[in-house]
Amino acid sequence: MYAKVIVDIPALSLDKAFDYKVPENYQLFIQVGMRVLVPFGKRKIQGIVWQLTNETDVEQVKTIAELLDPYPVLTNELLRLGEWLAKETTCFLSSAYGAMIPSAIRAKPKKMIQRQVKKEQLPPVLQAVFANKQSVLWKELPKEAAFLSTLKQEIERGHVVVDYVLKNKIEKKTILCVRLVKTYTDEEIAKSIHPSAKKQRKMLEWLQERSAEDWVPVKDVLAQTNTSMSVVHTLVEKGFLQKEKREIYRDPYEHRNFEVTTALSLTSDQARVLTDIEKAITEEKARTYLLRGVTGSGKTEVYLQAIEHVLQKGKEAIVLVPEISLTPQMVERFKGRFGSLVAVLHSALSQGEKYDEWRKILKKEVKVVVGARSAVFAPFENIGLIVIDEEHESSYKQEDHPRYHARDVAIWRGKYHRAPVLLGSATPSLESYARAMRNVYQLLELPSRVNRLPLPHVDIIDMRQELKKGNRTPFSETLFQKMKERLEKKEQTVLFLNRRGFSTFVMCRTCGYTAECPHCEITLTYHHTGRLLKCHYCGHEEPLITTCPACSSEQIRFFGTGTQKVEAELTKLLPEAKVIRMDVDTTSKKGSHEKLLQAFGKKEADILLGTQMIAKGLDFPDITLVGVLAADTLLHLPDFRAAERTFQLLTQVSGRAGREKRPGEVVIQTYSPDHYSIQHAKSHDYIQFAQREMYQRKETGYPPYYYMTLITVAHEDVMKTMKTAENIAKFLRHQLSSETKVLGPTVSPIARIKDRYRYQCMIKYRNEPSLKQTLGKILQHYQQEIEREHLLISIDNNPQMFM
Ligand SMILES: Nc1ncnc2c1ncn2[C@@H]1O[C@H](COP(=O)(O)OP(=O)(O)OP(=O)(O)O)[C@@H](O)[C@H]1O
Ligand SMILES: [Zn+2]
Ligand SMILES: [Zn+2]
Repeated sequence: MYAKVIVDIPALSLDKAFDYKVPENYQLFIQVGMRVLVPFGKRKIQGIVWQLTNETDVEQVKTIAELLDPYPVLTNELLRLGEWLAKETTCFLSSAYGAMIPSAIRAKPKKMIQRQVKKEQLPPVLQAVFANKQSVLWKELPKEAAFLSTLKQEIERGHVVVDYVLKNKIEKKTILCVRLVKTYTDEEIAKSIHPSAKKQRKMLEWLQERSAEDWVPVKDVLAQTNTSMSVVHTLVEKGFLQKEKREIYRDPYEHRNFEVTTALSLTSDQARVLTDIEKAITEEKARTYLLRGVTGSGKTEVYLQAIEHVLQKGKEAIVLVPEISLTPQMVERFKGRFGSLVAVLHSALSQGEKYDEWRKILKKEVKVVVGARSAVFAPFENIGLIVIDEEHESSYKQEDHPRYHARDVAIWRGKYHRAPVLLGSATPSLESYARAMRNVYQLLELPSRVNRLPLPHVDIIDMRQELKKGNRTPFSETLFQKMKERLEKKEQTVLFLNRRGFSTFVMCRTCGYTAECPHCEITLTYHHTGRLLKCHYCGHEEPLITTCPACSSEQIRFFGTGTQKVEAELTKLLPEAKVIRMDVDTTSKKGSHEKLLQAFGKKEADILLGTQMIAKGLDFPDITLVGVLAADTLLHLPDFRAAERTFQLLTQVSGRAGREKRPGEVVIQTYSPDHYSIQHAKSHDYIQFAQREMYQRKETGYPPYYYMTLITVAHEDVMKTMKTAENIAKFLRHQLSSETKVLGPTVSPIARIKDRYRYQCMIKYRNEPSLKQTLGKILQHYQQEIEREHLLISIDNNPQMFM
């Protein structure tokens, strides 16, 4: 027997399966999707078993050194998905698989098997290895064929399960727990416990009341009953209690009680939408739905009830939300409805927490995954629905290998499982909207807010006029007046400041010197915490300068209106207002994000001031005013989606106001008050905006009318970079059809990153069936230089960023 193995080396020449002989003893046990250690040149490296065959063309075939998993880490479906992903995004198969296996599992955990039944129910060979233990390390198991095949059977029967335990820091947490053997009557207690043994009584009573027969951590029992360990020992001896070290999951939400919620009775619009989705779930229709619902129209409630339907069918659901809107509020709504059936995956979790959440999925203990982009790879095997909330968000596209879009992956998986995909947004991406218009997706709409509340009234303030009037504060007169009114009425205000384009940098006022990263062509950003200057691209940091390195002047100033500066102005102008500031600095500590929002929810502050992270998902009833301090920051980015992003962001932020009972107001401050994206945001008119923007895209030849591929070349030698980019452009022009446009090469917007110079070419095309193949040829051509000379050629299909 032979295995075709995808070895874990990201280089093109290796991007195919290698044949290895499967040793006799593993033959019955090995499965596709397991990881193996294989000899490769002089080293041993990891790989994934991709196929098992009975023959090979290779003459001197090497043998698998070690089987690393007792259980496949990738399902058959995910293996196929990886192949598709590699082709679709022009990446290595090993990178595609790498993206699907969570980093916690890649970090070489210990593998164990755990028995789920009484020892006596196991075959004798297994009884022997378990002896008195509940679980045994994979490493310590016999590796004879007979044993392994018995083990496989027992795994398939569910008598034994496979488990992964992380080494060192992130080891599985176990703590000492106790529980009552049964519930006791007063007489039983009186009979065996002397009236003077007050502490024993107290502990028993507490346990009866608190936990019945559930396990409780000993430390909680001792703390709550004010007793000591000796009491526990006595009660165990007397046979009242059982004591055991129990595994506890590192549940990031363990200290929170989620208010249990039940399905709300739907508005007629919601009901209409839900009927369509439920039908698709029941009929196993792999259709993609685009749910366009204005802010506060109750999209989330529709997701929740659709998922309820999925669970009733005995299936599983994946819900993707953008990282920044994966707020406690959002999590709460899913946990509140589905309780412990929900796993949450996002980047703020510790390695150990991520690992625990992932294990719950693998062990089929959860049915719903709520997570950011990579949660789309959740190893469920019976998916009934995939939801993508805020589908227009650019963070659904991974900007690194593999450059996949979660939407495409979701649709692929939907087809595989014959499950519908539900894309939701108040401001769908033009790409999705265009597909809905062509009936590729089915459009569903929630045109008004729940309870018929009006969308907020929007004022647009021309900041040029403010400057003429002599107002040099960040707040227009109108906004300032409205904030004061809110303070008097004890209502809340949200102030939004877009971080991008507003990062604080330092500049010498005498000679104009700005601090730049020595490795990247980009200005350093000032971070208040630690008083550091940091590079956002390579992580380089240096202490804040106070004298200019160029002219020795001490006139060093901060530029850009950061949140800190706005906060300082607020304190000066509205000293009585309590302000909560949310930005990278105040939320860098774990849990701080949640705490700040909770405080605001409890009305401990009047004003919430923040960056993008407050634009989404907030649902607080007392917010009646939203101020956008500078709407232009996104508008002038060198990106054809600038207008779309501006419209989306303004609509989202405005949507935070007036969501319950009291109507909301929005003040948008801008230097371009007449721009159509700002004007249409004022009138909450998505359709008008979309039509106008579509026209623009058609005229200028951008998506959704054209597809784009961005090729970036980077190397330490600027001449070599230029030359390579030129050759690539020439080759493309020669190979591709005459209707396709190849633009460039030009210097990338960020001309140097990590000491490598960067040039880019852009391909715009409508129909280019041989494109992927041509791109593959380019990579092949430069393969040696990529491997040996640090040449970088990155290919980004449907890019979201142009840096
Ligand atoms: N059928 C309903 N009856 C009563 N209240 C509802 C109903 N549906 C939703 N709500 C409430 O209305 C508010 C807004 O709903 P939700 O947050 O789901 O809207 P959304 O469309 O997801 O909004 P956004 O896109 O702005 O985040 C929530 O507080 C929610 O609990
Ligand atoms: Zn200077
Ligand atoms: Zn840098």
